[in-house]
Amino acid sequence: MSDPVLQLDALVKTYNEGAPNEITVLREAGLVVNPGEVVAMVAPSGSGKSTLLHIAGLLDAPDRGRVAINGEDVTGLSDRRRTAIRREEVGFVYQFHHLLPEFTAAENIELPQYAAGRTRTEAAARAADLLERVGLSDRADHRPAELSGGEQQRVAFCRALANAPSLLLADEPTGNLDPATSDRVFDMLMGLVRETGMAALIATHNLELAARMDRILRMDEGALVAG
Ligand SMILES: Nc1ncnc2c1ncn2[C@@H]1O[C@H](COP(=O)(O)OP(=O)(O)OP(=O)(O)O)[C@@H](O)[C@H]1O
Repeated sequence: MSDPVLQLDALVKTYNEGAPNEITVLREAGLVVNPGEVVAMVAPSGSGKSTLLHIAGLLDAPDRGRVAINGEDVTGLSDRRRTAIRREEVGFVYQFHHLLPEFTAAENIELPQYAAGRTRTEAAARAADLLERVGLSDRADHRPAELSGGEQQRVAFCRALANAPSLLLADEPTGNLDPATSDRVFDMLMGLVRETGMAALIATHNLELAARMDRILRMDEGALVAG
């Protein structure tokens, strides 16, 4: 059996500890995502989805608990090693695309690849391939402001996949789009995830989209339960 791509054990996270506005967001939250699995995380606003995704993606650390990516426990690792794992193994998609406005669609997909050591030629070829897969070859030289919301989000998916991560983390990836565009963009995301065989954890308020994933988890008082 191969290791889970993502394993979270008994995560606890409290903000503003000791202050009057202290809030414990995660209480012994745990989950396992296996290779090729697409898991939906459904929970109301403010229940801790983004906090959990940030911890899973090594952007934040829990107060207690364990995070393992592809079987490697990241808890005691140096910042440098954690950054390397994040860069190589994790792709993020957010509700708002966060593309760099001064760069073209292709450049936005090329930039993260330089950090991973790819040459300009390799990065450009990969960007062109990804843009073709989401039907945006003819928009490669456009800046984000020259693209529609759905197109921007498709570019953001390509950027997340630029370094061929084993884990995709998405926070309301279509939450900013109208329902028809959201459906189309979501299909594209699922197609890419299935094709590459990566694992994905996708937070969404949209129950119809969640129902199309392999499994649904709900956040219940800071823990994750099968939905
Ligand atoms: N850095 C922080 N400092 C203090 N409180 C925070 C911080 N980040 C989040 N919180 C609080 O923790 C709770 C959970 O926030 P989080 O963003 O994880 O929720 P969410 O489920 O992703 O919400 P949404 O669906 O609205 O994005 C909220 O009450 C929020 O105000």
